[in-house]
Amino acid sequence: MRRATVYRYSVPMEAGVVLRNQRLKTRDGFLVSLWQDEKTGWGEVAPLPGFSAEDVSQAQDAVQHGLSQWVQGASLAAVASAFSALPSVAFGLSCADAELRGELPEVLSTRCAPLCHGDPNELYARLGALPGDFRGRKVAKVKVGLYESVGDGLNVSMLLEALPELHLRLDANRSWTPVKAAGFARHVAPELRSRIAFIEEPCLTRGQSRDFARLTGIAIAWDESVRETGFTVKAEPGLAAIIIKPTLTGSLMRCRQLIAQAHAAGLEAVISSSIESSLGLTQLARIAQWLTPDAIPGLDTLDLMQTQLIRRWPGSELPLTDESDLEIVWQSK
Ligand SMILES: O=C(O)CCC(=O)c1ccccc1C(=O)O
Ligand SMILES: [Mg+2]
Repeated sequence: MRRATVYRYSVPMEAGVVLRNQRLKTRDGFLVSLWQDEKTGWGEVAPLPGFSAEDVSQAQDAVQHGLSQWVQGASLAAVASAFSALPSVAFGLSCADAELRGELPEVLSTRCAPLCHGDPNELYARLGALPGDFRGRKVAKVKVGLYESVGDGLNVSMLLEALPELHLRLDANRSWTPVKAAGFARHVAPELRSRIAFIEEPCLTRGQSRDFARLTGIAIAWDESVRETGFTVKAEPGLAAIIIKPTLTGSLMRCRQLIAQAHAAGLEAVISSSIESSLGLTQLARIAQWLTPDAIPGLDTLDLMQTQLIRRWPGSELPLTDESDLEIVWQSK
């Protein structure tokens, strides 16, 4: 006997969360729960506006269709793989399936690369207290490309100079022209550059980003590129890592394949958030611990939300919404 329930959620965001020029007032998505033989498995399906091709209503249709097939005996792994055009659906259903089958280990580490923003004194205290990774490096992330690139360069230099164990991941989301990218690099002294673990997609094109890496000696990482058709994982001069955002990428199987390809090419694979609720984030933390134990994941997004859902992120003081407070939008018979 199999049973499935689909809950809809809408969580208010902190004021001022802006994604690709649009304000995100609420984070909307679905939680699915599966039940079979006294075992349960949960998953989160939450297309991200501005990033996912699918919207909430397409995701809901696909989830209900997929779950009715599963209830009638289909394999959920096969159902999830068939939704490769709807990555958020493929990811959420495959997570629920992996939990149900006991495949997704429970071990959860809340360690992730903190996003650097806000008051400098608080930031320095927070970074100073960060635990090191397995090489003793404190790893944090800075968004760049929002203001003048020269200012980004000065800011990054200041952080690296103040904290000698600090290693930074930067993320420009393809916003720099080659001239702006050069303006950034001019203000980061060569001896500091090796403590930039990588910068995600500095320029509009991959070619320009490769040139930036070659000219500056600053390593780069692919994020948006990983999700473009025709992308293949391969080692390249100056490339340190690929970023994997499972909600935007697809099934757990697809994510595992990318991770394996990255590791085989000598690249770091970094699991990262697409602003999932605490339920999805704790699953991403488990996946990261399981499949990329040496790479600190990029999951510091819970505080953008005003509540947690179903499962707590350890240590978070945000209030918790539980199952009985969520709206059921579909249930198998
Ligand atoms: O990667 C992280 O550390 C946090 C997640 C993050 O930055 C992000 C989250 C949602 C959409 C886009 C991005 C991004 O990489 O810019
Ligand atoms: Mg990015």
